[in-house]
Amino acid sequence: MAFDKNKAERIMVALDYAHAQQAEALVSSLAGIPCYMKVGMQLFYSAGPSFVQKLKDQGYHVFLDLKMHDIPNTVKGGAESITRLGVDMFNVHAAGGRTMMEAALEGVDKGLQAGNRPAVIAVTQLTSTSLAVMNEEIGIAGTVEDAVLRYAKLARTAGLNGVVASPLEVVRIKETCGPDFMTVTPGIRPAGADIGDQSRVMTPAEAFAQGTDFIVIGRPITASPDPRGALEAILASV
Ligand SMILES: O=c1ccn([C@@H]2O[C@H](COP(=O)(O)O)[C@@H](O)[C@H]2O)c(=O)[nH]1
Repeated sequence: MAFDKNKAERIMVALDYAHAQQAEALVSSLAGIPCYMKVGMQLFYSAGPSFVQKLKDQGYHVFLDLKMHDIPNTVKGGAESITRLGVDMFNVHAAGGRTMMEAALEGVDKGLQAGNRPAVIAVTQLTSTSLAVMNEEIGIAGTVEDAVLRYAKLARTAGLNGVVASPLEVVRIKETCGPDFMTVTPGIRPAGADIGDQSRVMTPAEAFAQGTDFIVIGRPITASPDPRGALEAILASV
């Protein structure tokens, strides 16, 4: 099937599996499609750095989605170790504050060897968080968009490359932080797909129309009986 290579490179497939073998099977089924691979907690805690290395050896761009949130010194050490893995992107929580985010960048400087510098991005408000949950359970007043923008501005001030947010907030983030400030947007559901635990969602085509840099898609591909067909249908839709 013919597809837009530029769009394929901007689709991050969330490899949310318990075992390396399951993730390897998914990656094999997508062979030839140059999507970005996202390794999250479930797979990394089980399969570890060697799985990341295998993806890199196969030529994939890798986003290590471990969402670090700790004291600055610990995040600095984590960022140093992650940088040594040679990933292309990793993230921290903006809620850890400016000093913590700056510490992540210091860790990158320490861990940098010959390879490329990874992009460091900050999680704003998780895409599973609704307005009611944010206001009433977490205790943050105002709109989700305002909270996301505050975090985005903080991340920009700290020198990070971008943020994780929902596609609903992309236009305001770009207006506020500039077009080069990267947006990575989960909460993506093809029309009619089960939303599951996500709250702030858009279709792949709508998200790209907002101007997002990357969309993150997990279960609509990984839970499909035909993952390659699901990804091809998404590519056709954008
Ligand atoms: O705010 C966030 C931050 C990260 N994620 C991650 O993206 C994928 C989404 O998976 P789906 O199956 O498409 O819902 C998953 O790995 C999350 O950990 C997010 O959803 N929202």
